[in-house]
Amino acid sequence: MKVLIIAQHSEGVLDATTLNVVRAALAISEDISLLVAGCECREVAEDARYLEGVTNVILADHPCYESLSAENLSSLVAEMVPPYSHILAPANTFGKNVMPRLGALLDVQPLTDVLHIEGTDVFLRPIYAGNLIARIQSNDNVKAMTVRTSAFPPVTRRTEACTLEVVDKAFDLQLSRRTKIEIGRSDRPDLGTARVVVSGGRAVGSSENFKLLYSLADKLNGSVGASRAAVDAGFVPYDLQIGQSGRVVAPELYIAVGISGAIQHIAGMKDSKVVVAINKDADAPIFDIADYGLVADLFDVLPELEAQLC
Ligand SMILES: Cc1cc2nc3c(=O)[nH]c(=O)nc-3n(C[C@H](O)[C@H](O)[C@H](O)COP(=O)(O)OP(=O)(O)OC[C@H]3O[C@@H](n4cnc5c(N)ncnc54)[C@H](O)[C@@H]3O)c2cc1C
Repeated sequence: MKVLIIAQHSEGVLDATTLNVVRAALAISEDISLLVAGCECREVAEDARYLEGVTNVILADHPCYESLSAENLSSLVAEMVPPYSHILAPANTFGKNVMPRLGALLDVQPLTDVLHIEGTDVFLRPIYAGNLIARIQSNDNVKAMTVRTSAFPPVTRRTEACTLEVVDKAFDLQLSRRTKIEIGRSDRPDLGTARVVVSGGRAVGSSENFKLLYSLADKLNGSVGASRAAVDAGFVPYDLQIGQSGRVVAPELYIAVGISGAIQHIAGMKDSKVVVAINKDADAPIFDIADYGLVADLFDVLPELEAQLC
């Protein structure tokens, strides 16, 4: 078995999710290559050589990979198979963009959002918005997979570097073009890796009121998330959305504030270690999965809670 991981990176930095994907790959094989495609991205490749478990880094440095265009990238990866038996990427917008295209090019069924690897061809993945976990066996020669990064702990870095291979292949399909990039910047921990997430729903009512959540999150050294209703209402940007069509998080503490607990929201946070729900409706479904529930008005509770924290 040979695994190829497609690395995500931006602004010269390897995305933290890559470390989780390597952990997933280690459950398949000890022969792990990591592809760093991009433009002027040698530094990223050099850094990746120190990741535990990675046996070879492949650098594809060409202007056509500057935006990590899914069309160009999937064409490159399709060319590189064989010898790889498994191609892995994170189950985020990056992986979800590349992997279906790769599946089509290789004529294989992509395996999405894999959360457990039972064997080289048997995997667990959620279906029906996470209400059921399916055990699936793949008979394809090449498994094109996205993995749920919160289900696999990150690998560490080591002192010795693995080999670096350079490939000189350019796929400039020009099917799409990136016209603008907006990167959300925050001093708070990344939502995907934060130990504490304070998440707000429709009931928070406005961007202004979301400051209550930011303030609480800062006291807890946490990050802020939101339900889709809060995002759709424009209270916070989409990159904070948690759930089936947003981010999947598994922090140690998840505080759901004014969130009803629709299954699509639960799908994105139910692996949190401890869930606290604040909702003024005692029958809200969020209380079914909460470890601690507070039936109260969020506008009374949040200032009080913050005042109790030094
Ligand atoms: C295909 C699909 C994908 C979806 N993907 C997602 C997703 O990724 N993430 C997601 O979140 N949703 C998603 N949804 C939407 C989801 O079904 C719900 O509509 C959404 O989660 C509801 O958000 P909410 O809990 O903030 O709002 P509501 O359901 O309106 O709940 C608001 C809650 O706040 C409580 N409340 C009101 N006032 C107060 C107060 N003052 N203090 C305390 N509590 C109060 C109410 O009792 C209520 O329980 C998706 C839906 C579909 C169909």
